[in-house]
Amino acid sequence: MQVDLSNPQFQAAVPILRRIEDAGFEAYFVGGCVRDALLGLPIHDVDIATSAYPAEVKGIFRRTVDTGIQHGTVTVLDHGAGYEVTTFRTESGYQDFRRPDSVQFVRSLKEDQLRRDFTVNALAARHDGTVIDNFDGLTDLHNHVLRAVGRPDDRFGEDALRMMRAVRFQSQLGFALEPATAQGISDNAPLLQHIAVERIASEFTRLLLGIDRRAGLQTLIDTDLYRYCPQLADARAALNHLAALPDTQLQDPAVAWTLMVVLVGAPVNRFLRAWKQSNDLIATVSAAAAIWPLLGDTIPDHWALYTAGRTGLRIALEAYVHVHPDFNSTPVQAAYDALAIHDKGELALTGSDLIQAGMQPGRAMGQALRRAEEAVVAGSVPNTKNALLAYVRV
Ligand SMILES: Nc1ccn([C@@H]2O[C@H](COP(=O)(O)OP(=O)(O)OP(=O)(O)O)[C@@H](O)[C@H]2O)c(=O)n1
Repeated sequence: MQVDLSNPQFQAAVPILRRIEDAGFEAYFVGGCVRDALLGLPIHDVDIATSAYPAEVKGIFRRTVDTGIQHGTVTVLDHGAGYEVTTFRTESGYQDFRRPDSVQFVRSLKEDQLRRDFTVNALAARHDGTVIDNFDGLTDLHNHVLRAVGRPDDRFGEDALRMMRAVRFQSQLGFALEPATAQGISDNAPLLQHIAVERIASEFTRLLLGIDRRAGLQTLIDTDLYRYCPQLADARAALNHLAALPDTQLQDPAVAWTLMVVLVGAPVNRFLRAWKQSNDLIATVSAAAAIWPLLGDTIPDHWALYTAGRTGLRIALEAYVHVHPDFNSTPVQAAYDALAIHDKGELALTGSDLIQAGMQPGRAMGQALRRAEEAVVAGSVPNTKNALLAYVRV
């Protein structure tokens, strides 16, 4: 079997493989790039694995950087690009359920493929595109099946994050989970407690944005893996609800997290802080979740639309139609667009205007500005300095 390496990213990296081979070692493209190329999907980055030890890789190339040398990875710099070249290694015998701090390097490709998580991720390709498939990954790729390499208990015991990767790949690739692999997740789910929240969150977000979110969520529920995700231990009903929504693909993490927060019914801040999400995402989801309960009845009042802001409202509306497919968002959007101002900075009256008019800085001034803002948003006073000065009676 051949993989098509005509993609420019592969083409640029082929000389790296050849240089390593010319020095008497083996070198292959491995991991997601081979899987995705065989599936006809876009390639994000190419990973290279080799029988050469890190010091040997450094001896072959003029310019290298030690990016993760304790894990066997050396970055080779070539024509302005960097290529991660990782020595074949094994990972067995580690007891902390996370990726090991030190690894054992080996010379055999097959041993390196054996320590990889899923058969479709354990394919290797030579510089001419010949695929080396020691664990029937090609059959699984063809049948769209995600199967652990070897014993699932071993793979999940070495790195418990792989259970989240399984549900993420299920959703991202639209693959079915092979039954023994699913059983392995059920049996090992509590090990997820050893994994850093950020890494769980990254896989979970990718699950939510995948083409088959429902399948990924269903496995998360059926295997009890959700119990070990932050804030989700008691959220089975909410996850069932999410899994039952129409399966249109979500494009935006903020939309996905808004759905999570409103369905789980948790305070946005506590929920998203526990998931270690960024302040930007928390602000957007807070705005979207705040306006969510008002979207159902009549058009929300001016102030509610204004405080949701353009982004908050867009995210809320995008999320809302996933739960209420018949909802017509046009009137709400039109009401927002008709507001006299949309952002804090657009108010024609400022603190300095008030000082010039003789007001002292302080609480009363803050209240005056707030009253002016509310009046403009409500449409009762024009957004001009004079009208607003008169309104606040300075
Ligand atoms: N916990 C992990 C992470 C990675 N891998 C192996 O390392 C490869 C590269 O990992 P990564 O870049 O994280 O993921 P990809 O499979 O390349 O997928 P994607 O780029 O879509 O994340 C994987 O294919 C797999 O062979 C693994 O066995 N266990």
